Order: sequence, then C-alpha cells, then structure tokens
Amino acid sequence: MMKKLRVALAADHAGFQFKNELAEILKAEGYEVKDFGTNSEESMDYPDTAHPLAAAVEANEFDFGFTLCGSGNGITMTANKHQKIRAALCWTAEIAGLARSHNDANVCGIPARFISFEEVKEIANVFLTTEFEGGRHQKRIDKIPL
Ligand SMILES: O=C(CO)[C@H](O)[C@H](O)[C@H](O)COP(=O)(O)O
Repeated sequence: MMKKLRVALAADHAGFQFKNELAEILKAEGYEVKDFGTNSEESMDYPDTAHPLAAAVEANEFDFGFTLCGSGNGITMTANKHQKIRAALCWTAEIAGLARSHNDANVCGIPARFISFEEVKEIANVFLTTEFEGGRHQKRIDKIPL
C-alpha cells in the first residue's frame, strides 16, 4: 500500500482562507494534514506559524509543507531559516514543478493575495506529485547550506 504523504500547512491572516480550503481538499484526497494555523483573519505575524511548521518538516514529522501569506515572501523567508528546509515561492504550477524536480523543495510558498484558489489547487497538486530529478541538481542543492 502507498504511504500516506504527511502535509503541514501554515498561514498568516492573508493566507488563512486558502489554507483552510487547501486543508479540506488535501484531506479529501487522502493526505495526512496538520494545520499549524493561523486560525482566523485577525492580523498576526507569519513567523509565529512558519517556524513551528518548518521545525516539524525539518524533524521529518511531515513530508511537505505549504506556507501561505499575502505575497508568499515573508512566510517562505522564515521557513528557509531552518537548515533542512528548501522553501520555494510558487506562483504557477510550472514553478511548483521545477521547485520539486530541480530544487527538491520541501516547502511550497504561496502568494495568497495574487493568485486564485484554482491556481493554488494546481500548484499543490503538481508540488505533491513531482519527483526530484537528482543528478546534476543534487550537487547544487548540496551546496546550499552554509
Ligand atoms: O509577509 C508578507 C509579505 O512578505 C505577507 O504578504 C503578509 O501577508 C503581509 O505583509 C500582510 O500584510 P497586512 O497589511 O498586515 O495584512
């Protein structure tokens, strides 16, 4: 039997709505999903949800993470402070595929104020189903950590 992929989600107030909708879709598709918040549209600071998500992905409690904020930048920058995290800002499905196949990204950053939920679903689907190619890309990602 195929292993259920474990997926962590985190957002700030700007990504809250799409994060909830994405969680429901991923659960319905059979993914194991954990929601690291935020839990309302009340203004909050994205590092407060991004750091716990990144720490859990880094500890291999989850296979992949999705981070959603307005531009996708702040929450993705935060996740990338963790040594074993490769968080990629993904605004199209093609970028999401390249983030997996070339960069072995383990966190997908989503700019919730700039794309539609249809696009979010496509991005998530491609991100979760694209394999890392390895080869020449492996030695490049090996050079990323300081
Ligand atoms: O962190 C961000 C930018 O990198 C996100 O886009 C935030 O969601 C945004 O800054 C929140 O803005 P707000 O005016 O406080 O709603």
